[in-house]
Amino acid sequence: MMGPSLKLQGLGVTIKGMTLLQPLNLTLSGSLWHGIAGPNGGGKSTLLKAIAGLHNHRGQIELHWPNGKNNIGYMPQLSPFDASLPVTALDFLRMHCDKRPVWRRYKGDPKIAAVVERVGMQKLLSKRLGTLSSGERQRVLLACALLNEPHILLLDEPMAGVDKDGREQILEILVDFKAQGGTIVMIEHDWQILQQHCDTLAWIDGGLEAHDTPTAIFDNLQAPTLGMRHAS
Ligand SMILES: Nc1ncnc2c1ncn2[C@@H]1O[C@H](COP(=O)(O)OP(=O)(O)OP(=O)(O)O)[C@@H](O)[C@H]1O
Repeated sequence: MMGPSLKLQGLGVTIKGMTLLQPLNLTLSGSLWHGIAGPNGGGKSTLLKAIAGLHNHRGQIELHWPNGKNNIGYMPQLSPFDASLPVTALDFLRMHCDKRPVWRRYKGDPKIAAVVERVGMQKLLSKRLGTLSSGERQRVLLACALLNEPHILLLDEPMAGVDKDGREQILEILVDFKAQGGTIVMIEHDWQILQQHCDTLAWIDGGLEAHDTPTAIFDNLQAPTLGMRHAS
């Protein structure tokens, strides 16, 4: 596969008169792994949601699909589920791929089976969402993002709350996704991960401050004038 490239032109987000993201121009090439980093509250999730079509925005978002239009896989930022919600991890996956009510007789969906195997969540299927640990929840959310065989993944801190082994497993899945030609746009705070895996890094602080290799941005942030104030 070939992942799509993204061209953002004058993309900005204002909600109820408050500017969350100043208009920015950014081109993200296809089949590469792009990191998004910056200080807390800087607008990273806002940017990703705008790309995913979840925020009203101004400006243009162009996705160029080399092999015809395909799906976007979006993984939102981790947030707790209500513990009383009577929905299991398997129900949740079904909701993401089945237009029929999930309580109808279920014959098994090969797409679900494949993704369950891919993220290693067999043991989680019958557990209620509200009882899952944060690492387990991330696994379920990643499975949902992968469910419809996307060519581009938009990931909001996929490794937050995940232990070291879990991180390795998620990174392995993402490395494999990119090796198959997929495009990844990922919010991440961990410099080691950014430098090891990302081809480019967009630094977001109210707008786009820099777009370069992770190493160039890291070196720049360590310059005495800027200090490490941003490198959380
Ligand atoms: N729907 C909304 N309405 C009003 N303000 C919002 C909304 N969503 C986010 N914000 C505000 O916009 C700013 C940017 O939020 P955003 O979540 O995009 O930042 P972030 O860089 O992803 O932060 P973090 O690293 O903490 O996740 C924050 O001040 C946040 O409180």
